[in-house]
Amino acid sequence: MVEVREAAKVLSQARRVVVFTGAGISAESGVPTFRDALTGLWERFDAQALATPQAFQDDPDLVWGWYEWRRTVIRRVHPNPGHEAVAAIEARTPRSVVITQNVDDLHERAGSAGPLHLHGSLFEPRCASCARSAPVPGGEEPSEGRRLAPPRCEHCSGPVRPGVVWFGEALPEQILETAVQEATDCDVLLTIGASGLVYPAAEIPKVAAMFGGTVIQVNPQPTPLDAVAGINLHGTAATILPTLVA
Ligand SMILES: CC(C)NC(=O)[C@H](Cc1c[nH]c2ccccc12)NC(=O)[C@H](CCCC/N=C(/NCCC(=O)O)S[C@H]1O[C@H](COP(=O)(O)OP(=O)(O)OC[C@H]2O[C@@H](n3cnc4c(N)ncnc43)[C@H](O)[C@@H]2O)[C@@H](O)[C@H]1O)NC(=O)OCc1ccccc1
Ligand SMILES: [Zn+2]
Repeated sequence: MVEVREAAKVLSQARRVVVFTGAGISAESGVPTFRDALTGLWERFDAQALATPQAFQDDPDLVWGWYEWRRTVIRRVHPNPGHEAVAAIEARTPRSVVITQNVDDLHERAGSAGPLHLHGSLFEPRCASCARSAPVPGGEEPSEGRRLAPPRCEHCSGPVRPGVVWFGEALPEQILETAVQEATDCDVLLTIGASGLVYPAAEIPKVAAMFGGTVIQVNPQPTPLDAVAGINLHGTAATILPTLVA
């Protein structure tokens, strides 16, 4: 593909690269994308409705069960060649950063140094009352589609919640500020497996384009980010990304 060669050239000459990722980069590891993470008990729910403070207030066992199930799925899978190619791009670029919407730890396990998690992580539970961090539950793996009572905080016995950003909640300020700054200063922004539908995250590729960065999109489907992508690579992360670093 001519575009792949062009993208590889632009990437190899870049001094400052931002890699922006969504659920699509983890799909080939066996992690359901956000909208596909609703099976069994949860399939009658809308992910956007489940991932809210209101849902946790109304039915904490339902929501905690969903997150614990997603965490066990992540534990069982491995980074794919897409995650590995991103770590390779970082290793050979003078300055680079991964900005992810994903709450999994597959970038870290692939060797990426300090990805910025805009929407938090499944591995940083905290107390919903006093906000102190809580231990990541070990023990028995919840089976798919089961309610599970959230643990209690050892400080104030409030309910422990997942360390993710729910709809209607603000993103972590420092992380968002750093992400916008990196997008402003980059030569190239590579957006991978992001539907570009959730805000303010979806602004990041647009900021890069606004400040003169080249946006390269890797996605099998068209997205609203097509509008800012100088190079569009229609394919999957694990097949396309290795060819960009070959
Ligand atoms: C849906 C949208 C309309 N709504 C929002 O954006 C809302 C509201 C809003 C704010 N500003 C707006 C402006 C306009 C419109 C709406 C809004 N935003 C918020 O509520 C945000 C918070 C948003 C964050 C929510 N949390 C998540 N995740 C953590 C939890 C959890 O994971 O459970 S969002 C979650 O969904 C998003 C899913 O998107 P993708 O990752 O892109 O995944 P998706 O499944 O959609 O698509 C997958 C893509 O991959 C592609 N693909 C598939 N396979 C592959 C493959 N193999 N390879 C490559 N690509 C592939 C597919 O083609 C597809 O394109 C991710 O961001 C993910 O993190 N907070 C807030 O605004 O707070 C205010 C505020 C401000 C100050 C003070 C107080 C309050
Ligand atoms: Zn507490």
